[in-house]
Amino acid sequence: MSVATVGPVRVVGTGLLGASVGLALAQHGVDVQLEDPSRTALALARDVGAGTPADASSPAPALVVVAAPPDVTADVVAASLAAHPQAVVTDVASVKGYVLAELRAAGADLTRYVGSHPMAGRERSGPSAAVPGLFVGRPWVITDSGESGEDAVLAVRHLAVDVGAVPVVMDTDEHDAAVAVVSHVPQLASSLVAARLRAADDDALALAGQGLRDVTRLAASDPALWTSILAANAAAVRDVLVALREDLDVVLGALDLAAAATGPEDVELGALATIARAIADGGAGAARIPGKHGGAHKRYTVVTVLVPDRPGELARLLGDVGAAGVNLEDLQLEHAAGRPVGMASISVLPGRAEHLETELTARGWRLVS
Ligand SMILES: NC(=O)C1=CN([C@@H]2O[C@H](COP(=O)(O)OP(=O)(O)OC[C@H]3O[C@@H](n4cnc5c(N)ncnc54)[C@H](O)[C@@H]3O)[C@@H](O)[C@H]2O)C=CC1
Ligand SMILES: O=C(O)C(=O)Cc1ccc(O)cc1
Repeated sequence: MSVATVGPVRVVGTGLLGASVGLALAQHGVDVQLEDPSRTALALARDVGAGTPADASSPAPALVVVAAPPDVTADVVAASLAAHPQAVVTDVASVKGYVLAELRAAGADLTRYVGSHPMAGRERSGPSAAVPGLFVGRPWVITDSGESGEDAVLAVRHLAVDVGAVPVVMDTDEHDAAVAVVSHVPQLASSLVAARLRAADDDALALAGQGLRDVTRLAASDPALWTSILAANAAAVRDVLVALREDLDVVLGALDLAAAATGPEDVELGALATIARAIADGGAGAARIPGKHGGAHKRYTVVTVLVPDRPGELARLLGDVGAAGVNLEDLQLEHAAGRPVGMASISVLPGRAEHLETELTARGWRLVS
């Protein structure tokens, strides 16, 4: 594939995001220069194939991508604008208003600067977690300050498309409010729920299943990075948290009434409906999350199969799904605690589930209904 991005591209901050950008561009033959104050992060990024460490003899970059923590981003962008007077400079920080306000206050040349934010990441940090496909199919928000030059916006749009992302133009404040609700509060909620587990008994933890893993996946994120993100987007995050606190208070009130009753018929009128509404409202919110490829969220039917814990069994199962002519939309694996068996939950289009169940049963698989 030929790319529109004109190199050299200088990546400043060669952690997860920076090294992933470098890897994706280097794969297309773009000349990628690397820069990071951590010599280890720099050498690791080079080792994974993200580009070549920059030095005094490096040619002037046409585009600089700043992928440093949010609290230093504005300083690094300002320094890059000054060091590379011909280059367009973008950053990938998770918060945009804070960075723009600092650059304005510093009197930076905003015509060559375009803020951006790829909505793709992982709960791991550093160049060793980098992958070239990180951005494929993901939105890449471009926040034009109103002062960015047309060519500068186009260069960042090309970057987004060349690494496989989908450019989305947004106003800075609109972006910060959006990520507060879809990314920053979910991170906090995941961390807070997971923190409750510190005091749980081992016996209680042994009962944990996929639901808990789903809710706590983000809890493994880097505390330093997230402190920097949350502090930089404090006002927008706070607005969502206050609404969440009100929801928690409503549920707590209803649970207090349920706890005081001797049975369901005795619970004060409306309290059970309040609890049911909390769950239903969650379902309605989750149903609004677009599907993997940006379309409306599809509802799949899940067929759950017991898989013996032996080499090759999962491959055999997937082969049988294919032989049944059914497309696998998603797959989740769970280990039954203390038993030599796993459970594979196979998501398929609703119209295909019955056929798959018949075919798998005929091939000797045990289904969990
Ligand atoms: N982790 C994620 O999932 C996502 C992160 N982002 C944003 O990307 C940026 C980078 O995050 P990650 O790559 O995850 O972090 P990371 O911790 O993997 O990498 C950050 C890198 O920046 C370097 N750095 C620190 N101070 C610097 C400075 N003054 N100048 C240049 N480099 C400096 C560090 O040495 C490190 O190598 C952050 O602004 C973050 O908000 C955006 C989307 C997703
Ligand atoms: O892992 C996930 O689901 C994420 O949402 C990752 C992520 C983390 C931080 C960002 O600014 C953008 C995306």
